[in-house]
Amino acid sequence: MDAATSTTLLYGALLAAAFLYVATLRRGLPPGPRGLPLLGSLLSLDPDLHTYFAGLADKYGPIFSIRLGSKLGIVITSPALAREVLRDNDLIFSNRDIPDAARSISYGGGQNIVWNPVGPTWRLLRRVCVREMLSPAGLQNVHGLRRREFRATLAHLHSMASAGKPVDVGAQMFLTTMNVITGTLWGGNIGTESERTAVGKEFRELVAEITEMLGAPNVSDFFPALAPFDLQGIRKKSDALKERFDEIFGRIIEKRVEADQAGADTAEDFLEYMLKMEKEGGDGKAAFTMTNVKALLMDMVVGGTETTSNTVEWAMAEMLQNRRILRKVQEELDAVVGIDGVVEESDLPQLHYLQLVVKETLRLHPALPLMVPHCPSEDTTVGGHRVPAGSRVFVNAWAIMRDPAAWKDPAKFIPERFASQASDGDGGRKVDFTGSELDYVPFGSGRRICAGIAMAERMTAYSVAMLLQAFDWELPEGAALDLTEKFGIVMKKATPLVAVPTPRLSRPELYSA
Ligand code: HEM
Repeated sequence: MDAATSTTLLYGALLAAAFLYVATLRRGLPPGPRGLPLLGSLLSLDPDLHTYFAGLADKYGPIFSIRLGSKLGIVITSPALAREVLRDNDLIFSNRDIPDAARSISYGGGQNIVWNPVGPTWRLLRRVCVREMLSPAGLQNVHGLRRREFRATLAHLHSMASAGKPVDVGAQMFLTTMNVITGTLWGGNIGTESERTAVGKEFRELVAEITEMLGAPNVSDFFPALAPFDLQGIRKKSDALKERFDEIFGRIIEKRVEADQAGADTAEDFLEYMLKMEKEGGDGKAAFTMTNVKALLMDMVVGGTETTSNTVEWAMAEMLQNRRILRKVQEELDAVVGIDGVVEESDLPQLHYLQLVVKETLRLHPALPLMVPHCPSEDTTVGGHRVPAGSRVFVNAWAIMRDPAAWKDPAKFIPERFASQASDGDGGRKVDFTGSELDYVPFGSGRRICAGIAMAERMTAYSVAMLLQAFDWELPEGAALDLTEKFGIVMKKATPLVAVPTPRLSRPELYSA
C-alpha cells in the first residue's frame, strides 16, 4: 500500500469513527434539528427563544433536543412531559446549569436560591425566605408598608393626571414593587424618602441590565472552554453589576450592624432576621454567611421586581385592548369598594373577576416564559427519550399555556375561562398557582416552584385594583397599542405601555398619600 492510499484510509477511518462517536452521543436523544458540526443550531437561533422553540416543537414534537455549541438543550412543550420532568423526576431535574452571566451576580452560584443546586444550603435559604418573608403570615406583618407605598403611588399618579401627563405604567409599577420589596427587606433603614426613590431608580436600571444579560446568547455558555476569554465581555459586565449591587447592600448592612451594636431599637424586618441567623452561623446542616445575606437580597430584588411589574403592565395593556374587560373590573371595584374610598389589600378576596384577569394575564404572558432552565443530575428517560445529565432543560411554559389541545381560543384574552359558571373560553377551568395542573404553570411546578407566589399574587392584584379603581386610562393622542413581546429570562413588552390617567374617585383628598 503506498503512502497516499494509507493516508486516505487513515482519514476515512477517523471520519467514520467521528461519525460513529456522534451517532452514539445522539443515540436515544429526542429528535431535533441536526445543526452544523461544532456550532449545532447556533446560527439559526432566534432571539425570541420562546416562539422559536414553539416552532421547533411543532416540527419535532413535545420533546426535542437542540445542540447549541457544545451544550445540549432539551425542550419540553407538553403538560404530560412537563409532569415527568417537574413532578415525577423532580429531584433529578431540580438542579441548575448556571449561565456564565449569573455566576458573579449569584456570588459564585452556590450562595443564593435561584442558582443553587438542591442541597442543604438551597433548603436553608429557601426556608429562610419563604417562612420569614414570603409566607402569607410574613406578608401580613408588613401590609402597612404596602399600603403606604401604594398610597404614595396613588398620589404620584394623581399629580401626573392633574398635569395631563402620560404615565409609563411598567416603570411606575416597578418603583412601587421595588419600594415594597426593599421596604420588606430592610424597612426604612436607608434614610429619607428621596434617598429611597434614588435607590429604587438605580435598582431598576441594574435589574433591567441583569435580566437582559441573562437572556442574551453567550458564547461562554455554548463553549464553556472559551468562558475564561469572555469573548463578548458579558462576564466583565456581570462583575461590574454585582459590584454596584454589592456596594448598596454593603452600605445598608453596615448601617444596620452599627445601629444594632449601638443598642438602637432597630426594626424586626427580614434583614434583622438574616443578621441574627448569620450570627448563629446557620441551621447545623448548612452555614449561613454574610455572602448568603447579600445573595438573598439579590434574589428578592432581581426575582421579585420586574416579574411583578411586567405582569401588571401586561394586564393593563390587555384590558386597554379589551375595554369590556376593563369596564367589568371597574364595575366590580365600584360594587365592592365604591368611589368614596380607596381600595385596600383586604378587599382583594372579594374581587373575584379581578383575580381571573390576573390568572389570564399570567397564562398569556408568563413573566418567565421558559422558567429558569433545569438541569438533570443523572441520565434520565423522558417521554421514552434519553435526557443526559448536565443538559439544559427548558420547559416552555409560554407555549404550554397556549396549547390549543389544552386551551380553547388560546391566543385570546378571556378571563371568564376560569370563572366557575363560564360560558366563554374553557367553560370554568379551575386553576391555581401551585403547579398541580401542568398546563397552567406561570410559577413553575415542583420543588423549584417560585418562592414568591404569595407576594406576587398580592402585589399584581393590588396594583391592578388601585390603577383601575382610582383612574380611567386612555392612550395618548395618536398612539397605538402594541402587544408585541420581547423575550428575555423575564419577558417584557417590546414597547412600554404609556397611558394617560384620569381620576375617578369622588374627592381629590382621597389621593393624598
Ligand atoms: C408575577 C410574578 C412572578 C412570576 C410569574 C414568577 C415566576 C417564577 C418562575 C417561573 C420561577 C422558576 C421556576 C422553575 O425554575 O421551575 C421562579 C423562581 C423564583 N422566584 Fe418567582 N415569580 C414571580 C415573582 C416573584 C417574587 C415576588 C419573588 C420574591 C420576592 C420571587 C422569587 C423567586 C425565587 C427566589 C425563585 C427561585 C426558586 C428556586 O430556584 O428554588 N418571584 N419564579
